[in-house]
Amino acid sequence: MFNDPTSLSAYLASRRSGKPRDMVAPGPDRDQVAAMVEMAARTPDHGKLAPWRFVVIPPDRREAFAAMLEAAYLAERPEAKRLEIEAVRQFALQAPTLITVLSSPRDSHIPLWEQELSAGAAVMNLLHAANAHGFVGGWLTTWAAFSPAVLAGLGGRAGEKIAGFVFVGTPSRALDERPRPPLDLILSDWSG
Ligand SMILES: Cc1cc2nc3c(=O)[nH]c(=O)nc-3n(C[C@H](O)[C@H](O)[C@H](O)COP(=O)(O)O)c2cc1C
Repeated sequence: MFNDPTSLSAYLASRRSGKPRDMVAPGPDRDQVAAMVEMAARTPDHGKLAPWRFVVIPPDRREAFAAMLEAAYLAERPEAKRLEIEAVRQFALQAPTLITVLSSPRDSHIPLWEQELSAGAAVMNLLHAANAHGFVGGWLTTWAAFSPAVLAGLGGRAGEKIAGFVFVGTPSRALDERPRPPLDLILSDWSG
């Protein structure tokens, strides 16, 4: 069983993202999204800077969001073929709920790297919050996360970056396992 809710350790040992393209309704309602963002904001953050923010794409703005992405894609790749453009639209329209997370570093003595790490941690926490509400989440970036036009379209300011697009919903098919690295590859004892 994935995302086993019976205990915190059972959940963490079985945590799994959903595939956004397989997510269907229901997704979280507006109050649940707000509660999820409050949970996500309980993230380690050196200096209490809150160097991240969340931009929800409301359901009735998803079509406009798709049009914004399509225009950004076409501006960057004027030779794009119809199938590519359709894939961009599918990306924007998949899953019931979409929350973008922006890395939003402050002018501070806290290193930028630490602030950006905190943004990644906030995304991870948002995925946990989706599971805590009985949904699954999926963290995607794709070209769109690196597009200055998409960042501007989301209201991004100078210095901000798109940390991820977090899609949330209900899986339409059973989640399957993903290979995890063997412990001996990622865990070692310092030998001095
Ligand atoms: C920063 C970041 C960006 C990602 N972008 C994509 C993406 O664009 N497309 C994709 O298929 N998976 C992407 N992934 C991987 C998925 O979010 C997810 O981690 C993966 O499917 C494994 O799921 P898990 O959370 O159950 O380990 C990204 C992961 C991270 C950390």
